[in-house]
Amino acid sequence: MTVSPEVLTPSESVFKGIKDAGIDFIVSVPCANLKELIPMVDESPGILHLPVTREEEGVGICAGAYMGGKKTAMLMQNSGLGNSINALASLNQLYNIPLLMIMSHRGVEGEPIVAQVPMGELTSKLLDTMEIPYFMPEKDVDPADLIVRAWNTAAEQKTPVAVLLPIPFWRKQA
Ligand SMILES: O=CCS(=O)(=O)O
Repeated sequence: MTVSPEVLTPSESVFKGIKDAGIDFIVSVPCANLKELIPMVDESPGILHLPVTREEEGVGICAGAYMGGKKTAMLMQNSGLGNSINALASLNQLYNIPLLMIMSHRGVEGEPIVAQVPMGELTSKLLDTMEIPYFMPEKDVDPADLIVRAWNTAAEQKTPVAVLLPIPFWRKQA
């Protein structure tokens, strides 16, 4: 039975995209907006999930998992991009290793924590500077399809790719 996208919560739709893309290795650094998604990933028998303490650690672990045949993703806050720049550049981009970064995009619309704002506003500029492709929610586009498209881009271009999902995107799961 196909569940129509409008009956899925945002986290369920992202999780559906992860499964549809065939992603089977995920590291995570928690964020309040990922509180529904991380347990879904952790409880999925088809996904090896490894919580990590810092995003650059996750970049390295995912690179190894990819070289071992896994399709990899990292669940993170966009602020973690700042912790990952060197690893993304000197490992993934140098050796053409894909990684899907599913980012809770903090510091933009609806952000209650002022400390999140600087990186929130810098994230897309940093990704542009690093020539890392990124996707954002689009009107009438199922988030699951966005995740699949992002992973396919990472796999075809052998590059890190980000999906930026701001607070209003996650808010619907209340
Ligand atoms: O990084 C901020 C902490 S929380 O809002 O994700 O709990």
